[in-house]
Amino acid sequence: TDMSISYTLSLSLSLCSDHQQALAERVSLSSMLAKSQADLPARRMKDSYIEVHLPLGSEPQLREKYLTYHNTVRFGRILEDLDSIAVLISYSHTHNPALPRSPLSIVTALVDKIDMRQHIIYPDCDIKFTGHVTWVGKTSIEAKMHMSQVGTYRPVLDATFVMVARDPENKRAAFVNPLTPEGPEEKKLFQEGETNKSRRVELSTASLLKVAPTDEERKIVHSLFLNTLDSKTVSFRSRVLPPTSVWMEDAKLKGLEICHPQERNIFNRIFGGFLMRKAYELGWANACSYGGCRPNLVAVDDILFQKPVDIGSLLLLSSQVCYTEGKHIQVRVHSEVFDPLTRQHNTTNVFHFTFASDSDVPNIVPKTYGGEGHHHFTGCFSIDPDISMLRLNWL
Ligand SMILES: CCCCCC(=O)SCCNC(=O)CCNC(=O)[C@H](O)C(C)(C)COP(=O)(O)OP(=O)(O)OC[C@H]1O[C@@H](n2cnc3c(N)ncnc32)[C@H](O)[C@@H]1OP(=O)(O)O
Repeated sequence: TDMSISYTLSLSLSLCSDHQQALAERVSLSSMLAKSQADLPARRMKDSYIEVHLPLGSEPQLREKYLTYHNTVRFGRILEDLDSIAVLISYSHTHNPALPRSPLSIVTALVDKIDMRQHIIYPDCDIKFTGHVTWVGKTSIEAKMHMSQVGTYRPVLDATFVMVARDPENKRAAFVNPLTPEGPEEKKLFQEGETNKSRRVELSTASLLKVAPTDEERKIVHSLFLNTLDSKTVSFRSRVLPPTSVWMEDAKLKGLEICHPQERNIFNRIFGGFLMRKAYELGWANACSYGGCRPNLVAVDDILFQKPVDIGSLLLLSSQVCYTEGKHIQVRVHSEVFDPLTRQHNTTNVFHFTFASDSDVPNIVPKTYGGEGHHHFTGCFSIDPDISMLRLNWL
């Protein structure tokens, strides 16, 4: 439609040659920020609607970047593209034609959900992404995206991201245009956005570190515990691994990334999409070694971007199988920046991926209440309502 704008995926946003100068120029944009949300004109959902075409089928030289060894598409690359598209959607929504450039810094705050409708992505077929803003708060934007493939454009996945607008220096929150839904379908989407907002607030306060587990969660944990008690000694310390099970501590995989300038965004921070790709690949490798076969991704939930990652950081990634059920493996990847000079650790992201193996996988069993004792891995066991309950309902 004429409302849709097609962009190519090589984002000009990331092609700033002199970053220091670009950052200095950005500061001067502060005076263009709106003083209140009411000062900004309301937008319709179709104002931010975009379509992006990824010609994997028709341009073989592009394919290499997306190809796995097993002739499927690298999902980590798709995560990067979704992140870029969510940014584009947010800039389309907030676009002010009277200004030479946007004073807003848009950052990814949360990947709420990615549902896979098809498990294999073909590297020799073109991909189409569509998406638009579905809800806005005062400074946050919910964007939904859909990806489809092949001549008939079969649906591949649906994704929901939350983006947050900040001032040009990425220091304070900044207002975004209001959204006016039109017609029953848009009103429904907007209403769902409202519900999502309350759920997100609830979830963010429901961490195990703050709230006790529910009755149902307690029962699961207790039965896991009873199953591992040594009947001869009946001691807390002496524990026996049940048949076809693996201790949590034996289902980890770790990695390190040095955050080079190549991966920075226009605000001189590491791209959310890059972080997601790295975390996804580590999580996949862990699920692969746990299940003993190449697993398919089933869902991505609650990727929280708590803190930006600076260029030059050492990024420590730890992945842990935290829940299993039948063929399904749930992996949590925790990332933190480590400053080798001050020896300080800071959590930047938490990722949740659910994979399906070819056949049933061993049960994952925690030895301790916290999952296991590593101090950078607090609350990794799946009694965290963010993780196991969601999955229990879902599977
Ligand atoms: C080209 C550039 C590409 C850039 C894209 C990227 O890759 S960005 C790189 C990856 N992402 C990052 O580095 C972001 C790291 N995280 C952060 O910097 C911060 O956590 C944050 C700015 C997102 C949020 O910080 P704060 O929570 O302190 O901000 P504040 O309290 O002012 O809230 C601002 C708005 O965000 C919403 N918000 C904050 N966290 C949220 C969450 N988990 N889920 C939903 N919404 C959330 C709030 O409701 C509020 O919206 P309302 O005001 O509507 O109520």
